[in-house]
Amino acid sequence: MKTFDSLFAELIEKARTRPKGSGTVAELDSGVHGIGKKIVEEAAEVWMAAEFQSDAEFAEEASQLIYHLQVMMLAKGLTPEDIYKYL
Ligand SMILES: N=c1c2ncn([C@@H]3O[C@H](COP(=O)(O)OP(=O)(O)OP(=O)(O)O)[C@@H](O)[C@H]3O)c2ncn1[C@@H]1O[C@H](COP(=O)(O)O)[C@@H](O)[C@H]1O
Repeated sequence: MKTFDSLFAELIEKARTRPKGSGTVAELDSGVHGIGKKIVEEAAEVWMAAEFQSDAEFAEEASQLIYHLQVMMLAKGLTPEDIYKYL
């Protein structure tokens, strides 16, 4: 099972090797503005799922929000440690 850290390590590798067909590479190429829009969109979906949908749907939306946050961390050059120190 993937964790926050193992997904982040996978995304670092995607950014480094830029494989064809990678959604992560495409999202990184959309820049902070494009990634920010995905974060806002997914945050709204997390809220809607929590309020109106099943726990499984909420968990899925939450995973997507975490993914887009990680892409933004990559775009900004931040590591999980940069985030953890504020938890
Ligand atoms: N965990 C994720 C993940 N979560 C969300 N997403 C992306 O976010 C989108 C969210 O889906 P939605 O249905 O909410 O949005 P949508 O508007 O229908 O989708 P789009 O039209 O925006 O693509 C998905 O289409 C994916 O593009 C993810 N993309 C990739 N990963 C993981 O990231 C890793 C690298 O992926 P690639 O870079 O694509 O190889 C792999 O382990 C993937 O499992």
